[in-house]
Amino acid sequence: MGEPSATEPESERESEPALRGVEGAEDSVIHTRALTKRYRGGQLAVDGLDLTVPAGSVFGFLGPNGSGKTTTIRMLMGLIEPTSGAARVLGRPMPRSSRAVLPQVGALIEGPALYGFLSGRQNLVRYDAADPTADPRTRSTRVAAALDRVGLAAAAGKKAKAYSLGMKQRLGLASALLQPRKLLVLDEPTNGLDPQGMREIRSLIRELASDGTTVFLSSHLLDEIEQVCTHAAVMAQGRLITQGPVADLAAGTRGRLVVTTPDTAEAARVLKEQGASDVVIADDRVSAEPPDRDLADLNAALVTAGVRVRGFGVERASLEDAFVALTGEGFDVAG
Ligand SMILES: Nc1ncnc2c1ncn2[C@@H]1O[C@H](COP(=O)(O)OP(=O)(O)OP(=O)(O)O)[C@@H](O)[C@H]1O
Repeated sequence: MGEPSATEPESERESEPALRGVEGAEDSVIHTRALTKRYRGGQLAVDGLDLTVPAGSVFGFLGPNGSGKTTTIRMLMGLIEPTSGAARVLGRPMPRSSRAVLPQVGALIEGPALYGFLSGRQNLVRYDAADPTADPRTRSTRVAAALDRVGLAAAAGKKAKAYSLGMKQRLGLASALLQPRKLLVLDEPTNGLDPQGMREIRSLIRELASDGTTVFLSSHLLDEIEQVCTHAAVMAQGRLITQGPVADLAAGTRGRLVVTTPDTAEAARVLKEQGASDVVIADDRVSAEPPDRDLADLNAALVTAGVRVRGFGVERASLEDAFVALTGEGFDVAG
């Protein structure tokens, strides 16, 4: 006795003043308030994080290597204690409610631990057998369903050491799907995969999300977040830069101005004169960061200077443009 019970005692809510009355705290799957982690060596890895992950979203947790993503995920999963602040997962405080929360969460953190000498199927059976909440009577059915779900049914009898990296990653995902989950937490799920493997995992994530499961995935790849996620949060140096629906994040930023013309050198000169920056010529296109003024004036200036304008427009801003605009830094994709 004395163990935390599966039903949340009312006192848990009352003792969490940091999250009471906070907008979004009730219907969000993950909610943190001033979540902070300082490692023993003094490194401030996560600094006052306020994160809200809406139910049903595919939420991208984006940031360059070392920005604090894994540290945050480890706090959310109750693997490490925050230095200060609070976190709720599925409405319950972590790490205190780990025993009630974690069975409802499928997690793939820092790559799957696989036994190479066992087949894919045997690996899942072994993994499931180590889970005290898993029903052994339904084990083989659940293992078969999970293998099928990730497209490994045909390769289920093969030894895991013969799997490609993409297949290993899919097997890891299958292990997170052995039981019905309300939330999937995936730390860099496509890390180390070739483009084909990445495509497979991404389409699998979309599929998993389509039945309403909330998916929280970290990535240092901007285009991955844009392709897969409905919502995102952007981290840099342990701090939250922005969060919200992916479409809104990019929409708040102006995209690059692109002029198509045979007179590229003259067009570049005029654009600079008009206050545009970062002017780049490539073939018959001149692109630039537009100045903060009416673009019709720029077009008029080009025409007045005799530049033959074939095309004039602003490209849709990407999440990368938003990141650069928000931080004033490039996004170090290579990490
Ligand atoms: N156990 C630890 N002890 C001390 N410092 C740590 C520890 N783990 C991470 N750090 C430091 O905390 C910072 C954040 O690391 P974290 O792994 O959370 O970032 P990340 O965004 O997940 O990056 P990556 O994608 O490289 O894992 C880094 O500066 C890292 O060096």
